[in-house]
Amino acid sequence: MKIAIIGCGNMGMAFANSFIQYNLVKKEDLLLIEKNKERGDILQEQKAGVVVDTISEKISSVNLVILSVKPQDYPSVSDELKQYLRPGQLVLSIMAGIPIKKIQESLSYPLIIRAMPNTPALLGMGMTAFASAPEVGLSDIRLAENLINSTGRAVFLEEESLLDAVTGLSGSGPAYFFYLIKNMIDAGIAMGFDPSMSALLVKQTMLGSYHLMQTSDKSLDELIQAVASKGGTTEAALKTFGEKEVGQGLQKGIFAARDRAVELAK
Ligand SMILES: NC(=O)C1=CN([C@@H]2O[C@H](COP(=O)(O)OP(=O)(O)OC[C@H]3O[C@@H](n4cnc5c(N)ncnc54)[C@H](O)[C@@H]3O)[C@@H](O)[C@H]2O)C=CC1
Ligand SMILES: O=C(O)[C@@H]1CCC=N1
Repeated sequence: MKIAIIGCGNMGMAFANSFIQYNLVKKEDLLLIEKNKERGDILQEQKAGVVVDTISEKISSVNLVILSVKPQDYPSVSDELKQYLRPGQLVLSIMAGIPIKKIQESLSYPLIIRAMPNTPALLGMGMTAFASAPEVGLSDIRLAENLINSTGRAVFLEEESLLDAVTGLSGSGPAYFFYLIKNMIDAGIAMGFDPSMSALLVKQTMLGSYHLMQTSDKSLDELIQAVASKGGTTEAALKTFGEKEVGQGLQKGIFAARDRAVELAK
């Protein structure tokens, strides 16, 4: 198995490192194409794979090409890449927004899989949904699924259009989680704790609550009710969240992320 990764930033390298960790590819068979010199030098020092700074005929000998540049950088990548693709190679895009059809047209190439991962893939705890072009065979879909599974969980979507909603929900989701935690820590600081004490109180609360949610047979509403005593403190917080429309605001944010993914396709 030979793999090329075009764009070796956060996500490209999260994928690369997981493949190496699970022996799905050897470092000498992992072509890392990174245009930024500083980033390329770091990867070179880490001996992360075969590091190069341009797309070249080396691409023609790999089984799988992963597209992990920003969507805005993709037009220049497709212009260079299309001349080197050979029949039978599989192209896996993790770029937000850009639809399979558009990738097929820009590369004049049919075998495209589109996936939306998230940053916990860095730890092998990612959540990725993926969809494939109708031309891609079952064995290539399985191949992609096995590779993605090394970065966390994978789900196959029959309907590609749902990938934009996935982007708004789980793709961007880690940022929402960190945003919530940051605001809770800031509230703790505002109430007089030093930052490290506030961070400890909040992070352990989130960790414990996550595990409680995963092991309990109660619904989320029941779990909330179990904390919110009648006339008590939690109720005061929940009332304020309701008045400030925090829940609706969160949902609107998620829809905005989904809508931005749709826009990136244009
Ligand atoms: N960061 C995230 O949480 C997620 C990102 N994505 C998608 O993954 C893609 C990459 O995102 P990140 O890794 O966060 O970005 P990043 O900025 O960390 O990495 C992109 C890399 O591509 C390189 N690059 C740009 N043009 C290039 C070219 N022509 N040839 C070779 N390398 C080139 C850049 O120098 C950079 O190192 C994006 O399309 C994004 O939509 C998907 C899911 C989650
Ligand atoms: O913010 C972005 O555009 C990318 C896609 C999902 C997470 N990060």
